[in-house]
Amino acid sequence: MATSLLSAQRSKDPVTQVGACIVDQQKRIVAIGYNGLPRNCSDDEFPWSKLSKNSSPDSLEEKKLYVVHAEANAILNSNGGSLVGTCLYTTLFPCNECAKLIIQSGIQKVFYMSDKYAHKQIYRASRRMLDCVGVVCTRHVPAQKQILIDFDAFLQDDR
Ligand SMILES: Nc1ccn([C@H]2C[C@H](O)[C@@H](COP(=O)(O)O)O2)c(=O)n1
Repeated sequence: MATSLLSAQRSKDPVTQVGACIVDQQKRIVAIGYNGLPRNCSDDEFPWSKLSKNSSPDSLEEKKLYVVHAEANAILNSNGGSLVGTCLYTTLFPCNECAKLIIQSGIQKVFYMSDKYAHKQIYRASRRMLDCVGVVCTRHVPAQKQILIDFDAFLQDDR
């Protein structure tokens, strides 16, 4: 989960940064991802905002039309290797579209930290699908509250 959180920090989403990490049965990390725009779609061109109350409902200026979710990016970053039997750690419970990818790729277990959108339709649909096919979803909040990465300590032998 710490790796997922670290990955989430790379996201440019100003509201919700999400990270995901896939590990195989030997607990080896096979892929990580975070929510971001598709390759070569730049932040200058595409919005990171949600629709405001005054926007037209068919406006193209809404991030959800473009963002690739952290879980989808992690699955895509696995470079086509089999994910059957793997576990996915994600900082936010997967949406319905990611649930479809999780199921189709053979991921067996999902560990999530936040479920802040549990009441929304797409997340309820996600849980329904994952439950139906037996992908076990477990809330996982690491007991350790912080991890300090001390870059200076790593370099002290170079001095
Ligand atoms: N499981 C999830 C859920 C959401 N995301 C992404 C999609 C957006 O970039 C952001 C949610 O934005 P909000 O509606 O909170 O402003 O998180 C994801 O990658 N994985």
